[in-house]
Amino acid sequence: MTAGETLKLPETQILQIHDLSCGHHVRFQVRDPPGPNHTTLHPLEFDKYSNDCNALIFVIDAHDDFKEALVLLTNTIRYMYERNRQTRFEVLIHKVDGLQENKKMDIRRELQQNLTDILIEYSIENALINFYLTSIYDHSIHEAFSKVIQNQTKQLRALENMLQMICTSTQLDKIFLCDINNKIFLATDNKPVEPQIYELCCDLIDVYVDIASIYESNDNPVLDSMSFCTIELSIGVVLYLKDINEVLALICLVRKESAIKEGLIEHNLQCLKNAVEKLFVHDRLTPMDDMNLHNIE
Ligand SMILES: Nc1nc2c(ncn2[C@@H]2O[C@H](COP(=O)(O)OP(=O)(O)OP(=O)(O)O)[C@@H](O)[C@H]2O)c(=O)[nH]1
Repeated sequence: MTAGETLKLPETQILQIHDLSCGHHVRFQVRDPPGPNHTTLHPLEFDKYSNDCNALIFVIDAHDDFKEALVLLTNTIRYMYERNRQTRFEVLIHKVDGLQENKKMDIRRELQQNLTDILIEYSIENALINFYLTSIYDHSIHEAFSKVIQNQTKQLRALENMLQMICTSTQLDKIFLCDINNKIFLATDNKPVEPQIYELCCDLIDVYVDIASIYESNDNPVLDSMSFCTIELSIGVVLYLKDINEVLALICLVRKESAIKEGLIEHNLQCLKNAVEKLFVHDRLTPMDDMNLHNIE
């Protein structure tokens, strides 16, 4: 659904439950309770899931008076914490577009402080809780979901190490491992993620998917293991995308002044591609020695 299409959504009257998958790697259930005036303040019947639940994502509207949402959030955290201490609580403070930067920070601080105070009263001090400021009008929602998923990825450290090695050896400015269906990045190198750079990567995915879809048909896929895409921007930056499999792609950003060695990039990305495939095929941490990365130049 595009942001424009959400404008026509009807108001939620009763609790709605949807089971969804997010790419190949994540399954989740959405429970959408009605707005503040109708909301039950009891935790939402999570009994069936409490043992296997890795993360509980709680979305709060930044424009609402969040007193009632806070009660529901606290009750839900207490409920889950008693049953499964490993569950992470990921709180999305949503619809923050249009708010000034200091207002966003104030809302986040106030919510965080209130929640901590209430949880201390219930002797809950070690719950794993993160806060994110999100909006559907920029890429903050993708970035927040990326972090939520990274928090659950067993292979994260290995992936990050590999991406950092490739970044250094190939003189890349930034590299992401992205799910091209939903723009969630599963890992990146050590440098902090600048929102503008991440937006460029999301735009590159859009161009790549749109162009591929023009030529693709079911019996004749246009992309194969050698496919890649480069876009040179007038600001002196080259974007480079290489498929890993039907859902994952590596996206690199190279400044033009650091002479691009296409052969080297191609060779090293191929080594990385093989290593990433191994990580996900086995769905367990494969020792670094096993992963062909000694071939990188
Ligand atoms: N400004 C802004 N509006 C948003 C954002 N996300 C959703 N909306 C809008 O919020 C409205 C309600 O969307 P819902 O997702 O149904 O929101 P809700 O808060 O669950 O509302 P109820 O269905 O009444 O419970 C729609 O018009 C969306 O376009 C956002 O990030 N920013």
